[in-house]
Amino acid sequence: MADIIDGKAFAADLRGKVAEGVAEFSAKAGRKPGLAVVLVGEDPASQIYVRNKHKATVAAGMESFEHRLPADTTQEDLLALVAQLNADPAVDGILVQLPLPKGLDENAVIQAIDPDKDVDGFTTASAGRLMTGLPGFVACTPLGCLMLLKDRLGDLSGKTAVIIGRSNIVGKPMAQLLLRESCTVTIAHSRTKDLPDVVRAADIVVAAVGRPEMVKGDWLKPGATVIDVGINRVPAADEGKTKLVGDVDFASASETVGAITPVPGGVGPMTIACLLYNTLEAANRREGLA
Ligand SMILES: Nc1nc(=O)c2c([nH]1)NC[C@@H]1CN(c3ccc(C(=O)N[C@@H](CCC(=O)O)C(=O)O)cc3)C=[N+]21
Repeated sequence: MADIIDGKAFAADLRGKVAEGVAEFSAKAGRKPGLAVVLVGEDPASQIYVRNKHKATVAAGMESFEHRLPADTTQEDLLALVAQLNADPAVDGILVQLPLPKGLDENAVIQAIDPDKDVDGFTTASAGRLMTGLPGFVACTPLGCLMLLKDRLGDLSGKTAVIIGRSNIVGKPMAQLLLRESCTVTIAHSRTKDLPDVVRAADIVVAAVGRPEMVKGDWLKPGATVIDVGINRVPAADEGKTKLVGDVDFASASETVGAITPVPGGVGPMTIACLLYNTLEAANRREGLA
């Protein structure tokens, strides 16, 4: 049976370390690190995420600035808010919750964020800095995945890594991070031929395709380390109920592999912990304390 990688426990530990860093920062800078979160519209899932982020931010000793705007907010007003947050010295990190309501240009809003406050790592500046090895912010989900992998495996150099999924927020930055760690990296996706055979070659598998339980146990190399980024809500056995599953078929995978992250309780909690980590880092850099 595989070891279960406890992302929830790792994230709690990381949040504790961030809280210590926040206390040090606040003593030196005479102010708290500040995270601004912008939520446009009433999407129920987004409201829950934003509430959780707010709680975690305050619990870490940071200042949380929440901006809730109506779904009919104009592009102009949203860009004006981003500009105001860019200019606000109390704000170290800016997160605009995605997806935005229809009619708003998500890309234009993200690109308006000052890269030095881009704690989500979503701007093209952040992506370019990661790709070229310059200091910048790495998207929270892949950063959390990397922390779990290094904790489990130590040095990653020379390992074969297969990432399933090529999104800008997970697959592509994950590939850059693993390349930086000197892995041999393959990005697989929906058009990859003989996907099970490609995955079977990997020491490290990062599944981020958004298809419930797609990766089966017999696709995986015995002893491999599997990071499951998928969060899919599917019908449960009980009539009318739902449950969360990953992109990996946990039951069959955990018979073969060496270690695997569960869903929930794996990568998800790391995402918020890394947001706090990036915000502290942004604050330290802005004050010349990094
Ligand atoms: N600008 C922006 N940045 C984001 O980082 C961002 C976003 N927009 N929009 C939405 C997605 C989603 N996301 C998650 C964070 C934590 C969990 C998480 O902690 N999940 C728990 C389960 C939660 C549950 O029970 O539903 C877990 O996996 O254990 C999930 C999803 C951040 N996102």
